Amino acid sequence: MNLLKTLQTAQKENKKLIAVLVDPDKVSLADVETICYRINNAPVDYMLLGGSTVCENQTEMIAREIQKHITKPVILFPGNYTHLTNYADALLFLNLISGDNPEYLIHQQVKAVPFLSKSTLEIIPTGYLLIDGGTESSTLKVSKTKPICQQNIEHIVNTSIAGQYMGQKILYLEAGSGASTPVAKDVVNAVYNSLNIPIIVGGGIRTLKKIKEIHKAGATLVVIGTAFELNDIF
Ligand SMILES: CC(C)=CCC/C(C)=C/CC/C(C)=C/CC/C(C)=C/COP(=O)(O)OP(=O)(O)O
Ligand SMILES: O=P(O)(O)OC[C@@H](O)CO
Ligand SMILES: [Mg+2]
Repeated sequence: MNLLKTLQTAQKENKKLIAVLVDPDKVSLADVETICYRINNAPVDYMLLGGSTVCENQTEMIAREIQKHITKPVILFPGNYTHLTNYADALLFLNLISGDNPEYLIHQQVKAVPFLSKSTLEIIPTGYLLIDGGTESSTLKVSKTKPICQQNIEHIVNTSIAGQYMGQKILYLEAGSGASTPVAKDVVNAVYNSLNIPIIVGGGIRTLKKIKEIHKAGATLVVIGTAFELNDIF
């Protein structure tokens, strides 16, 4: 699979995609088969695997079990470099460009190199922006950075364009897992109109109606975590 190519083609052809986020921290080995069964049979294109705080080796253990059951590509979405595993297809190589914490701008990326230089994972340079979703998410706590206010569209757009200039191949607009307010459609649309790389949007999206709205605003891939965990969707 070449995930980046698939996302770029989808963006050009206005094809819309959905991913379910599985947090290795919240599942046990015994849950994996059921989770995979649900994803395999849902109108979902990918599994995203990751969490802000996951114990060392937990991602590898869960990812290995997932490979026995999943029929769709698995994309790593790591909170830090210790979450890396080869039991996946691709990696969102995140750069937290909305914040100013060097740990998440360059240090984690450098620490990931010894593993990645021996790995066959497809590595996708991903500009990651935290947008205020009305709740203090785990990602905010862990990264110790400030989210960008939803009203500050100009700053969100400029940060996104800067990300594209820096060479990011995709852009992830994140309101935070469990956000009370997802990224607004106007924000997504403003970013979409200023960039030509695929956009991922996640955080607080709980319904098919909302997925459609965010897709229409310009997102290529929408990520659903909490609503799937609660069995509210798919
Ligand atoms: C480049 C490598 C190897 C790692 C990237 C390290 C960076 C820059 C991470 C960005 C900041 C961060 C901590 C992102 C985590 C994103 C994520 C996996 C969120 C998933 O949701 P949770 O925050 O776990 O939600 P819950 O609180 O619901 O569990
Ligand atoms: O759990 P939710 O709110 O769906 O968020 C998903 C994802 O964008 C978090 O990184
Ligand atoms: Mg988590």
